[in-house]
Amino acid sequence: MEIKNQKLSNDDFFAERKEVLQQWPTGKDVDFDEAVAYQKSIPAKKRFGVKLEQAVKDGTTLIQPRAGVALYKEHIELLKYLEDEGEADLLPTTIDSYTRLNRYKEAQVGIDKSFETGRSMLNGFPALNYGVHICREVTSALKSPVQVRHGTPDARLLTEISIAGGFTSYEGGGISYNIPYSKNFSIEHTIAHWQYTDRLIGLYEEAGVSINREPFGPLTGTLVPPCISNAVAVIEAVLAATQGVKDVTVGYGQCGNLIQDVAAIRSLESMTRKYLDQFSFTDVRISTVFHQWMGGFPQDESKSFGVISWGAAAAVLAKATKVIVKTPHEAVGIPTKEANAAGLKASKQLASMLQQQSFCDMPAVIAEAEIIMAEMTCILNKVEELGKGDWAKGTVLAFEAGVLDIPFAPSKYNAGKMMPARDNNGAIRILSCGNIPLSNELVLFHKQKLDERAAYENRAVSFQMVVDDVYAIGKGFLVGRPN
Ligand SMILES: CC[C@H]1O[C@@H](n2cnc3c(N)ncnc32)[C@H](O)[C@@H]1O
Repeated sequence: MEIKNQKLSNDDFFAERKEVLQQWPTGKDVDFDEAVAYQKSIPAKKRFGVKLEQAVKDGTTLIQPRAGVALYKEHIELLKYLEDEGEADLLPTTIDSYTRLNRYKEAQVGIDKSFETGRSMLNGFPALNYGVHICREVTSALKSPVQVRHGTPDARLLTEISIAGGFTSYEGGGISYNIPYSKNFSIEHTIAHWQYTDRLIGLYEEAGVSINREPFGPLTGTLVPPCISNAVAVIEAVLAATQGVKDVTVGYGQCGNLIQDVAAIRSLESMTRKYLDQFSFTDVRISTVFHQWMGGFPQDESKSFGVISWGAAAAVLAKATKVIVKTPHEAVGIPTKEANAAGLKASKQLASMLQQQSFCDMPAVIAEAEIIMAEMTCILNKVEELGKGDWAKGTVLAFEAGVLDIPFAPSKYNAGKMMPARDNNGAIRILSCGNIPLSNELVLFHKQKLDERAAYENRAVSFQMVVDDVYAIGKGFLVGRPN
């Protein structure tokens, strides 16, 4: 299929929309004009982008959990508990895995079984099967803005129902919801599907309804060098803005070295602004999201609060606009509402205690941010060159060439040649570039950082360091030291 980074024409979009709305019976309840009117009836204080914009102005860090259960009345109770007891500033609705794979028949079975047993038999909220009216029951029952969070390569119908259902923010992207989440979906297909999603949101914007969009920052969440996850976030922001999206939250998953994590957020925000402006999207609003530790969690709940609080502190010190909060049940599965609220309150404590502090102007942070921005520039320049100026085409070619290469990704379209490892301070460095087009100077920088670790550990730089770093997390460490 031929893709290009160009706004979909109304003819093409509405022709495709006919097919999309027929993918499941609940699609027939979606009426664009009626949904625009419904969205316009949602007050400003319940709009995701409005709350984010205020936080950017105030320099505060908002807290948001992940949460989703199968039965919609329980889902409402859960979200009410998280905004009241958990003090969440922003609410999620995490979608179940069947829906993410477009397996709506199985989602329906899960709903039926959940009603029969009175227990949630799905690992998230099956918004698509419930449809517009039940989604509106959920979103209208809450005081806070609500966002749909998921991991769906083809989310076209889910977008239609979610926005018509009163959600005012939507996570995902054609790269970030493909490479970490699927094996066989081609990049062309998921970029095209997400151009549909972003065009729909562009049409809402043109009708006077602003919807926030959030590319999924962490990707595989395992030793992903900040330059790579940041480059993907910038690409998805540019592709979204091309379709008319006006409100973007770019994100990053905590890697563990505090200086590097703060630098990652700072470089992400400034480079997103730089490239959006370069493409003349100067009216697109930008906010940032920091995801608390995406790696393995300790089983021990007290230790997990240490990880959660560390992630909250890093987010606040990086002046991220919001932080996605983990729970003390992370190691075991879907959290209880109490555990979810506990993670939120620990994070809220850090956010309020550290609000007046920032690490952004520390020389070490600025130096690390310069490195990350230089690396992002090498990658994005190559995407530009490969696509001859078209970033959609360039992205597909970049993955084929390994110019974009995400470590430990399941997708067969990902080269998997680049290998990361931590340096002696736990920062993510590049042990082997694969085809990531870093300059010689940057390659040397990474080599020197890994040589420092090798000297400290009295061993040669090797792939064994990568293996040790992956296993270190489960043992409660960051750097995988030799036995
Ligand atoms: C991106 C992966 C993250 O999403 C979390 N997650 C997935 N589904 C749910 C869920 N239904 N409720 C709360 N957290 C959830 C999971 O624990 C992991 O931290």
